[in-house]
Amino acid sequence: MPPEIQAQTPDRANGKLVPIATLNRDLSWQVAPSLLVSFKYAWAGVSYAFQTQRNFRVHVFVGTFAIGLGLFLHLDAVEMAIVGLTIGAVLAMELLNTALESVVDLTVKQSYHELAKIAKDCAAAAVLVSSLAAICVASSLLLPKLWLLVEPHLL
Ligand SMILES: Nc1ncnc2c1ncn2[C@@H]1O[C@H](COP(=O)(O)OP(=O)(O)OP(=O)(O)O)[C@@H](O)[C@H]1O
Repeated sequence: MPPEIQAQTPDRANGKLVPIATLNRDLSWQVAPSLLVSFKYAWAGVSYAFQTQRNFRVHVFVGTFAIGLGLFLHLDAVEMAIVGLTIGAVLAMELLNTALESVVDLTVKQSYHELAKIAKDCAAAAVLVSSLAAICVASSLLLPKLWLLVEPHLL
């Protein structure tokens, strides 16, 4: 028996709200039965992105390097938190970009559609924006301390 609370959408023909989905997600092929299984599927997503998306791999390696550099340069806890959040944001954007690409490809297959182009371009732009923010964070938190470290050896 579906729960009473339902997502609704306006029916333009008669002006009434009609149910489009229920809380127990009747439209889903499968729903994870437990938190542990949910984590398993989430990890499968990370693994898929790492194996198939070159940009995701690059961001994982750059992010790992940035955290290592932050520890080496003794960033304080707040600075490390900012670096960590920034890396997490970039990786999350990459994962969402990959998910959206799959949904678009599932929908339009190999045909050209202007809305598919907009969706993919905007998802890629979200990755670009988060990457630029990450460069700003690295420039203000990591580079000055790195410069202080290497400067004496240059003169
Ligand atoms: N079905 C489509 N219809 C219209 N344009 C498309 C379609 N599929 C892809 N494109 C265009 O090609 C570009 C590249 O597509 P792709 O699927 O490689 O996405 P991407 O975000 O660039 O991939 P990645 O993040 O892996 O580099 C898109 O940004 C979009 O402009």
